[in-house]
Amino acid sequence: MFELLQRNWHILISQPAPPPKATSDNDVVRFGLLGAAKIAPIALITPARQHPNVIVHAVAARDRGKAAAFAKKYGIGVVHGSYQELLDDPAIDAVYIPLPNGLHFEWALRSLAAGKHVLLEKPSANNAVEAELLFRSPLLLSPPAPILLEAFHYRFQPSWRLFLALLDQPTIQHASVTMTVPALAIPKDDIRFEFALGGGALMDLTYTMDVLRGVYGCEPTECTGCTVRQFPGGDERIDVAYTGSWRFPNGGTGATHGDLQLGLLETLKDPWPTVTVVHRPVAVDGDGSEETRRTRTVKLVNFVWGAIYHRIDIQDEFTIVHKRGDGTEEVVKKRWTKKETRKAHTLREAGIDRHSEKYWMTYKYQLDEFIYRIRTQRGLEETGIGGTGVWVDAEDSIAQARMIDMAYTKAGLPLRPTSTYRPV
Ligand SMILES: NC(=O)C1=CN([C@@H]2O[C@H](COP(=O)(O)OP(=O)(O)OC[C@H]3O[C@@H](n4cnc5c(N)ncnc54)[C@H](OP(=O)(O)O)[C@@H]3O)[C@@H](O)[C@H]2O)C=CC1
Ligand SMILES: O=C1OC[C@@H](O)[C@H](O)[C@H]1O
Repeated sequence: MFELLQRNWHILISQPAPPPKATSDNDVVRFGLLGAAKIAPIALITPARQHPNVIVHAVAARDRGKAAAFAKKYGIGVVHGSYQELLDDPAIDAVYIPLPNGLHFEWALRSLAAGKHVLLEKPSANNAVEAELLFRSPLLLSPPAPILLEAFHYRFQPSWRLFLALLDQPTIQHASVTMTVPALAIPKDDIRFEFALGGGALMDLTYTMDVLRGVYGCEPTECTGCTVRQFPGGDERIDVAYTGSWRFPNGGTGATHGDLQLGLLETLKDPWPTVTVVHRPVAVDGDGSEETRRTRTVKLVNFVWGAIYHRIDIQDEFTIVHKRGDGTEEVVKKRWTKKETRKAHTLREAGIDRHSEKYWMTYKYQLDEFIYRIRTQRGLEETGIGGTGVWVDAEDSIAQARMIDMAYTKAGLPLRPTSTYRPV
């Protein structure tokens, strides 16, 4: 309990003193922020403070006054009155794009064309056509091409990595994932409910599908069902909640559920994004006549913000079966269940031999890997920050966009519109 309070104190109230910043220009990555978005402080500004080689140099908003107020609040030195003005700033090495989903494609391409590395909010694009055009852009081909990363921050944290290590992918039988947000957290005029801006619950709570892809370690073969809920009398194309079912190449199945407008009491009953994975029985011991079988269920409570709180429940059901004659007839001789709960608040607790702090958020791990790639490209020496091997590569992001498209198609809703923007 003390540890939980201490972690959350550091996360929410008082961060320990940040490390001193590097002084040589080549040792620093200067970020520009496209849009004074709500998510930017937690996703970029705090992790940048925690990194010795990152400076948030500038912010741009559609309205210069808004950008100036944001810059003042967060101690950002330079203000730009438009996104393009920021991209034209030669002092900037990398941009963070937390714009509405429908603008990700255009501004990521514009940023790459300006030679900036891009940390791009999820979902990377409005649909798979956009994702293919973006991630296979010629702008990413000629070395030293800019680095482009879809910000699936949860994948970088220790709890997710330990959870994956506890799975046996080929023998997974079923995985179910839920993520819900209370209605009062998102106003009805939010970008999440604007079709033209790439709104919809399948887009915003794209995590549930990404989690299934991560759990199975491959792409679904089919979306076997998808139902959605809309605002009564609202835009029919906007899903505020969804329930999907999936099939994977090993014959296993998946279930995804997301809701952006859940009642508060309902949310409180089950507040955390959760994934539960059930395996087929596998033989773990035995000889010709007797076999010990294990059926494993692994549940990760809070797969998104593990630093705040998470729990991994592992339940192994064992049976010893006696095989008779030709092996067709089996007698269960013994059954027992072993339960264990695990947590990983540091990389070492996840079996990764690197320093980390218990209060580090997903966004910090993500930024560390992003900067690690930039530093590698610059030929700089390792600092021990990042480089743990987790990444979201181009084909991964394209496959994720395809999965969202599959769900919309199954639900009978149109795909989010494809931008007409093309780089000159
Ligand atoms: N990784 C994570 O944990 C999270 C990721 N996200 C993602 O980040 C992105 C932004 O989400 P969030 O911060 O909640 O959203 P906000 O509405 O706070 O921010 C969106 C920004 O987009 C800019 N913008 C540009 N054009 C428009 C337009 N036509 N209408 C509205 N805004 C516009 C605004 O910038 P300006 O300042 O120029 O006015 C605004 O600051 C989304 O892609 C979302 O999926 C969101 C929350 C959590
Ligand atoms: O992490 C998140 O939680 C709530 C969502 O609305 C948001 O966009 C998402 O990224």
